[in-house]
Amino acid sequence: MSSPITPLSPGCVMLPARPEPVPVDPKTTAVIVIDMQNAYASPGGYLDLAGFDISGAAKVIHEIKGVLEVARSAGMQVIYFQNGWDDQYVEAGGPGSPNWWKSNALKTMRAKPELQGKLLARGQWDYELVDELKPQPGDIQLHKTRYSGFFNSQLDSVLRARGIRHLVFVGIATNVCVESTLRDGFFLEYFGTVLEDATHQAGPEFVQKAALFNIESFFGWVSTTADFKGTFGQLAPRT
Ligand SMILES: C/C(=C/NC(N)=O)C(=O)O
Repeated sequence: MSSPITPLSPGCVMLPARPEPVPVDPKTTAVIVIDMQNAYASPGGYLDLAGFDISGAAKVIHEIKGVLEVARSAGMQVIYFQNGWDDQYVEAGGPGSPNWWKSNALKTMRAKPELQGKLLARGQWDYELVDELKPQPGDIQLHKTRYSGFFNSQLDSVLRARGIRHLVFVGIATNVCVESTLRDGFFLEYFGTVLEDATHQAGPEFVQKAALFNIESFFGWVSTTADFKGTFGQLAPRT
């Protein structure tokens, strides 16, 4: 499969993607699992309580599980993010922070004071990763307090220390934290590919399409779980 993109290393294989196949070396690639917490993927979690449709989340969980099994066996680093704040919401910022005004979790808790302290707070069920996607030995877990996984986090140094140049994104939400992290990665010279059917939007269906259009047109590449598993499922880990 030919592509106009020059492989960065001899270990690259071509992952079918839009707008063109993208060369990926499993040794220098991480799968970034964005915020697969009860808050975003479980009934009764923050997005659900805030009125967002999360009916597609169960399928996304299933798809991510399959992707991570293949990624680990191909020797890729798996990195899990969890989004949220301390239980006093100091990290969320007060009224001097745009986050305080724009975060739908904080707005929902202000509208429903009985939820105060429950949404996206470390130590609460809402903050926990869903049961089906618990990290395995060798996976890395990182925390973030804003939509981008690069902002005020250890992500960049974790990646640079391992020589990782390519990021494969799965998780929720495509149009918020997935896109924010992929965009920031682009500015830091990381190649970013999103597996579209292993992501889900926060909002109407058109925002999924818009986020994928933006990524494919301006910031990275869009592939599928079938193509990812077809490409990397056969690879034995290299030493
Ligand atoms: C809406 C939202 C999205 N988060 C994410 N993980 O994409 C939020 O955190 O409020």
